[in-house]
Amino acid sequence: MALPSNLVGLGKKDYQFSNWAKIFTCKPALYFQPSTITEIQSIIKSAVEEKKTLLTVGSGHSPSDLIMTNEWLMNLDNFQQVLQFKPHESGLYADVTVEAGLRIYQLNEFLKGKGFALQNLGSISDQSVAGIISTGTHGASPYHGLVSSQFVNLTIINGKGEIIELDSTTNQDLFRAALLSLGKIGVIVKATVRAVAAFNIKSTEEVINFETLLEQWENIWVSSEYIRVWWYPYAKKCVLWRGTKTEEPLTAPRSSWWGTTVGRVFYEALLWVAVNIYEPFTPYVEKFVFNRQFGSVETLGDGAVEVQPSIESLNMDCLFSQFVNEWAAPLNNGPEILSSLAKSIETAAEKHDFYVHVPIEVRCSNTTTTNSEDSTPDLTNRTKISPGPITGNNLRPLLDNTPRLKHAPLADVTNSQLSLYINATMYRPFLTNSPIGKWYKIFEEIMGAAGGKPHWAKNFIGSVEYFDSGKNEGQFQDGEMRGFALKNQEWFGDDWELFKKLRQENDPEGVFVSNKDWAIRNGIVEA
Ligand SMILES: Cc1cc2nc3c(=O)[nH]c(=O)nc-3n(C[C@H](O)[C@H](O)[C@H](O)COP(=O)(O)OP(=O)(O)OC[C@H]3O[C@@H](n4cnc5c(N)ncnc54)[C@H](O)[C@@H]3O)c2cc1C
Ligand SMILES: O=C1O[C@H](CO)C(O)=C1O
Repeated sequence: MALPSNLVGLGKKDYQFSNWAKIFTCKPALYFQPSTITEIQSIIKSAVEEKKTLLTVGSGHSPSDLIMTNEWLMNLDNFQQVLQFKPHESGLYADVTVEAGLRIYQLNEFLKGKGFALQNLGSISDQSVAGIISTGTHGASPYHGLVSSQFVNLTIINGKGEIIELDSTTNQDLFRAALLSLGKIGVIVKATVRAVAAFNIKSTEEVINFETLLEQWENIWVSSEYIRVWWYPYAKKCVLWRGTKTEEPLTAPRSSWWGTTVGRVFYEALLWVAVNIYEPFTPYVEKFVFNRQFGSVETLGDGAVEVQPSIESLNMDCLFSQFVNEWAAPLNNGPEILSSLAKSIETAAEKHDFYVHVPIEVRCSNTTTTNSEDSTPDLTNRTKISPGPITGNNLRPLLDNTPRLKHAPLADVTNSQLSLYINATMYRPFLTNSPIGKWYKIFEEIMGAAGGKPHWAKNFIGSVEYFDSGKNEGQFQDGEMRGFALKNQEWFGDDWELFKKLRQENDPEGVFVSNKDWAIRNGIVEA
């Protein structure tokens, strides 16, 4: 293979890439870390000429084989500059243009220095800017939507090497595609994010019974700007975390048993024993850990309070290497979903069929949009601690996996506007795999029946019913993805067709159809 002279020395051979959880590893034929836009264009052009596919990765935090390839792999860690900082005269928000390889924690640091912050985050800040956009990363809030709703514009390079500017009015459809593209539309090189004045969050952490969660379902989810629940099914308990912007002074962070070295190693060792030696030990590990971390008394209305900067508050300790299978469904279906999951988990434990790890994360987001092209914020009566977003765009990404619900103004938001996310985490203690297949099959059946769809980045499984790979059930390894090709067509309807059309137009040679197996089994391209 002859590379053009300007690429010689740029593509590394013998590079081994693993995702963060170390579930998947690949050896790309060539690995690139370009430093200029021209280099990116040359790499794309050469890949087309050499009939290779090109996969762009960010920080590799997606837990699935979505980001694996044996062909060409590119990473934008040399694209981490802040290019422009434009504070609005009100001091309430600022538009910040950055190179897309910047990590979220680096962006957080930059914004902190200017007195600003991102409006909402997922559980971590390790992702790249492009990565957090491209898979539909979300946080936990009845007012905020996907993290990509904070973005005002994007610049991509498509499969023809063309640089294309995208925003709510310029190339609107392509913008909606690129706001969740799985890297299959083009390479995001630049993005403008709308940040708000830095804020602290006052949060309470309440221990509640599982039954209380179901009883309070109507009121809980709209009771705070930021809200998440960690469910411990064997203990039949939950932790209800609620946060609100505040001007109160900072307090010391809450203590964490598993945040100590001893607690952490002990917890991982207990899990290792449960996974590798005696699975029925799992519920005892859960109950022990819950008591050490949170205590055993219900504290509804009297939870432990903490005031922390937004980032420390919104991010959390995700503990160990893990599989995650996360689906979004209408929040109104939550009690039915959780009751079915609880029953299945209990029955499985009685029969020693499978065991689950904890917490099962229960979150919500408000992904309803006005669809307005105008992204000029309405700042009437707004202060630095007003709840709700100052959105960067009001468009729905074509591949947004959350249910299509009707938008309502902030003051009228009820559960009917909200998407429920349920995240079934299964740890890999000391990097050993846990059995996931039986649990994830039941989880997906329940989530699917309740109008759910999987988060694109995660370890969903799918079914041979939706993609015939030629293998029969017995030939799949535990937890191996079968895919959702046919189902995706049904789930996403016209948006699916539009995404595929735009993909084809912008990548006529299929240079971004990297990890073709993943793309085919999920219907992004035909077999
Ligand atoms: C511990 C942990 C906690 C997490 N918490 C959350 C959470 O709270 N909420 C949530 O929704 N998700 C969460 N995730 C998932 C994570 O946010 C997503 O997987 C995210 O996409 C990872 O970003 P990344 O930079 O690592 O991208 P990667 O995983 O490297 O890539 C993800 C996708 O982005 C594409 N991509 C990367 N760079 C570019 C580019 N420059 N141009 C075009 N496409 C590109 C890739 O091709 C790929 O399709 C979590 C993951 C982990 C491991
Ligand atoms: O993928 C995810 O991992 C963490 C849970 O550990 C989280 O919140 C996700 O989302």
